[in-house]
Amino acid sequence: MRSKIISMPGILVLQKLLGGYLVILCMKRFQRSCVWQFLPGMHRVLFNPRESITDILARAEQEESTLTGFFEYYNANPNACPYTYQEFPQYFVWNKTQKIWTPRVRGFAIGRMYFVSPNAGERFYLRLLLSVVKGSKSFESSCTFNNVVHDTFKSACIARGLLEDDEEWVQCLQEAAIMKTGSQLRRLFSVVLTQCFPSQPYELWNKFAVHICDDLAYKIQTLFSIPHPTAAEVEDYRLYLLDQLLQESGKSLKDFLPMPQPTRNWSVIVGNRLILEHQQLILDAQHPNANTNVELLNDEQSSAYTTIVTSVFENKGTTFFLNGGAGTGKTFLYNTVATKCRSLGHIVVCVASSGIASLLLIGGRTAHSTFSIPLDVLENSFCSFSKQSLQAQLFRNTKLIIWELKFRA
Ligand SMILES: Nc1ncnc2c1ncn2[C@@H]1O[C@H](COP(=O)(O)OP(=O)(O)OP(=O)(O)O)[C@@H](O)[C@H]1O
Repeated sequence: MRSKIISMPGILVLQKLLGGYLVILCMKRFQRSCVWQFLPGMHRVLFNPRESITDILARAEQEESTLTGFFEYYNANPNACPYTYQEFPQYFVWNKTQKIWTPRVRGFAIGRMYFVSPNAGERFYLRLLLSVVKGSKSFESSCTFNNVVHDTFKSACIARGLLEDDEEWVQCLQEAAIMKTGSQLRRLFSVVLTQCFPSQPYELWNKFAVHICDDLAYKIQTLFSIPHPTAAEVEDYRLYLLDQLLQESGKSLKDFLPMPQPTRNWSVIVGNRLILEHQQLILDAQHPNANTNVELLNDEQSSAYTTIVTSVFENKGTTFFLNGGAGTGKTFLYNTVATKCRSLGHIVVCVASSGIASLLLIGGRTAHSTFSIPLDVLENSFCSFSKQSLQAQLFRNTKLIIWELKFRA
């Protein structure tokens, strides 16, 4: 039911409509008491910039937060009625000056912990524990379940059955493993890690690593000229590749402990990873069946194909604008041109204005990420990459840029 504030005349009309009965719904605004939850030693400390750093640190050591104050209360009163941290403000009030919780003598407040995104890792799991563990005396006791002290807040949540199992991600990856290539699976796995928050990423990895990286031994052989890569080298390289994908979303393997880290510095061997990605596309395009689409082109596509490809091979540096109605085969043509050029060893950068459109292009990326285009483009805006950057190296080696634009009427 939607609630609405009704004016006095409105109430009189309602009263008439309801035949003289007037139902008054009393609404009371409850006070909310918001409490912080910080990881050990990570609470906020206010300081005066003129204070000495040793004083600030000494004070920070001593300072109680609402959470450590809650622990302190149960340490001092072990027989007190056990409440969760979330419930605690209903019965106790935080004295900001003395930094202690005192029993609430009047009023009513609903306890509320500040929101923490699942992306925040351990802080999210600590918050989850604090909403169920009663009368906790320390961080350690929040992590204890059935007399077992867990190393991380997350494993304590798993032991308590607070996290959903990863069955849906297992099924998703199982299905994808049947149909998708190793590199597509790696990308999917990085999306599962960054967007779906699986409770046990390492277990998922162990289950699917073989499928996710079934192409890696071949890749190492062809790209790095290592004729017989060992299992440990393959494992290390697949962790490196996954880490690179996570970094595109501003994350890394360190955010998903206990996932292992790559030990070898593959970046040195790989050199420019952007060029390396294109070398892989070149290898794919050199497959005997890669260029069969040329034969499928209709007359118009074929004429555009010949004009573009000839211009590229003759280094004419021409700009083409290809226009056509929806579904007339423009993307099909772009991919055919790109594959042809790649099959002859050239780098072709394919970009689109949106992420979804970029997925239709082989090796496609968004124009914004490829060219570092700022989101708000002003008269004096420019693409922010330096001459020495990996991007600049890539563009110096690029033969053709295909940019898919979508216009909406
Ligand atoms: N010559 C061709 N032979 C076989 N299939 C083709 C051919 N040209 C296009 N197609 C198919 O037609 C469909 C539409 O083509 P495509 O997506 O390339 O069109 P488009 O012009 O890019 O569309 P939009 O403007 O909506 O993005 C696709 O499934 C594509 O594979």
